[in-house]
Amino acid sequence: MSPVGLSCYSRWLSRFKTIYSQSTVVSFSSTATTTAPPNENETPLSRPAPPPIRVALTESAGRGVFATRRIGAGDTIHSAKPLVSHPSLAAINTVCYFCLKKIQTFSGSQRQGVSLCCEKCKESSKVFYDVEKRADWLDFDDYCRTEGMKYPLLVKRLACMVISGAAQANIVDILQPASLTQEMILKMEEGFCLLQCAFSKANIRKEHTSFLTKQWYTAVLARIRINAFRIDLAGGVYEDLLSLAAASVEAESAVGNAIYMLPSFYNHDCDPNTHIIWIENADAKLKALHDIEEGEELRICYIDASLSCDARQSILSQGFGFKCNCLSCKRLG
Ligand SMILES: C[S@@+](CC[C@H](N)C(=O)[O-])C[C@H]1O[C@@H](n2cnc3c(N)ncnc32)[C@H](O)[C@@H]1O
Repeated sequence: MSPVGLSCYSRWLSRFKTIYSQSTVVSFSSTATTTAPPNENETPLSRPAPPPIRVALTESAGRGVFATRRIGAGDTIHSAKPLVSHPSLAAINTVCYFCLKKIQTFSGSQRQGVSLCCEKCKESSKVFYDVEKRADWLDFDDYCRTEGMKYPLLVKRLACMVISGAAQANIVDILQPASLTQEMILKMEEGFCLLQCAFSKANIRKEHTSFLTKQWYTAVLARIRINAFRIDLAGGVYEDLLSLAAASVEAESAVGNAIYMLPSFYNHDCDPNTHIIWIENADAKLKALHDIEEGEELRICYIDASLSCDARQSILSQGFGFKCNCLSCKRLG
């Protein structure tokens, strides 16, 4: 999913019916940065306020995210840290290997060719790097580079996190998977073999890699295919949401890819009421583009909304496997 184009700024209020009785309980590491009334059993300083949203079933797009109170235009609805992120191979020398922040004049720390922007990222990266650095990734990275594949890098990082005990092997199971054809599964086989081979040559103990089956690899990739975000950093300080959105569209600053928990439940709309942005690093911010009423579904745009309806339908169908049911598409056709 990538940030929305500028044509999405026309206003509409979605009329999706919230099915209140079928809320899905999802745990996620997101925080709201807008003010919300504190829970009466908590002191205001004890925890960040929960975001003003919940995940529930929509009428025809599976689960979706709904506002639990009115949200003002321009408000940050919540922020979200990635479950897993990875720089694109082209950006590996210019961004932090952990948070994907751009490194202009290098002042952090460097380990075997990868750069980390600060001590905190150096510490945090141990959850995958202590395992990763034990193996030789030349063949695996070459495969990703020559095939133009970015998602296997996320699987590799997740596998390292599982081996180190920092993540559960089933951490992304809750996300919706893409349906894969036999041809797609066959194409994934080479990546799986290279990943398995790298760990086995590094003498990682078998009991630590028992989760790493072909089924696990394809199931994770099937989820990443639908739920991964391409990260374009807007950078800088912007006075309003429009200039910030313009910066993220124009910057051509894709630095990598990431998967998140809560942002993955946002459905697509060609004329969305919510925008996902990255300012400095892979921490995402979800912002309201318009005033949003309590109970309204929050939707982001997965693609360039300025494309024609036919082009949008074709990308959404081929890339994401669904026919868009948003109001703009329904109106046109
Ligand atoms: C990133 S997931 C969004 C959350 C998903 N609804 C769920 O239950 O986990 C993307 C999937 O949601 C559904 N979806 C999202 N936007 C849609 C839309 N505008 N029209 C129809 N289906 C949509 C499609 O099945 C799509 O593959």
